[in-house]
Amino acid sequence: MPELVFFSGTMDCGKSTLALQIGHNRSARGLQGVIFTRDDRAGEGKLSSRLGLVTDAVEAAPGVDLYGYLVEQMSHGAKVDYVIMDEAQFLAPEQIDQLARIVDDLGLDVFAFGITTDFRTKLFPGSQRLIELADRVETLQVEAMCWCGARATHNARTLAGEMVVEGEQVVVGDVTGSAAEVGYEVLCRRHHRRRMTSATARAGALSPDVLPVASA
Ligand SMILES: Nc1ncnc2c1ncn2[C@@H]1O[C@H](COP(=O)(O)OP(=O)(O)O)[C@@H](O)[C@H]1O
Ligand SMILES: Cc1cn([C@H]2C[C@H](O)[C@@H](COP(=O)(O)O)O2)c(=O)[nH]c1=O
Repeated sequence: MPELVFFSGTMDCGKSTLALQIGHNRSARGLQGVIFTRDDRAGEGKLSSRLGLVTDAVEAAPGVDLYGYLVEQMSHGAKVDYVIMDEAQFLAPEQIDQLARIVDDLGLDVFAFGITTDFRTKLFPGSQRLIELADRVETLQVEAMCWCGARATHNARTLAGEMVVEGEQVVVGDVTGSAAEVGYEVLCRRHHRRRMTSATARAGALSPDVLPVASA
């Protein structure tokens, strides 16, 4: 049975790498896929992994009918065996419905990859719809880690190393950005709630306030 599968996790947990691996293994067996992405850090029409691999992809821009695109391709003779959708959190809910229709009406597997929640711990609309519609939701096996060593479960947005909790839901960025610009850091829930990034934890550890006071 074809399936809509949502591979979900925090930023930097290997989602795009897995998307590329799934595509590679299938193409090595002669299967042909359509690879969609949206707002990848590497630029329009690219699916990139932090391991350095990158492939061309179809940009699933706002308003693009993903089901219609597939029907158009197939009616012009394209062979399509499966579909990959990276950065699926950025899609509109109706585009997720189109992915479900690709599974049900065209009989293709659809593998969607994305983060579930934003920097305020709120669901992205695309991820919410995936959770509602997917046949399976898979959490990635390689866990990203908080600076404290616990499993990272949440995404923080940072500005100069400090966590921010207000702003636009979508700001494309990375976990390795320069401190001056908007960046991201994955944290465990405890440190997300306390707004403690690695930079603020380091600063706290160095602060005289937390040094043991010598007894007189
Ligand atoms: N230099 C490196 N050596 C080994 N693994 C790396 C290296 N850089 C990144 N990675 C791995 O790549 C993962 C990020 O992969 P990526 O597919 O870009 O993540 P995602 O799409 O989930 O944001 C990291 O969690 C880490 O496991
Ligand atoms: C938490 C959060 C993230 N984003 C952006 C930042 C990146 O461009 C992508 C996630 O990509 P990854 O391959 O999973 O690292 O999403 C955002 O726009 N808003 C957020 O709240």
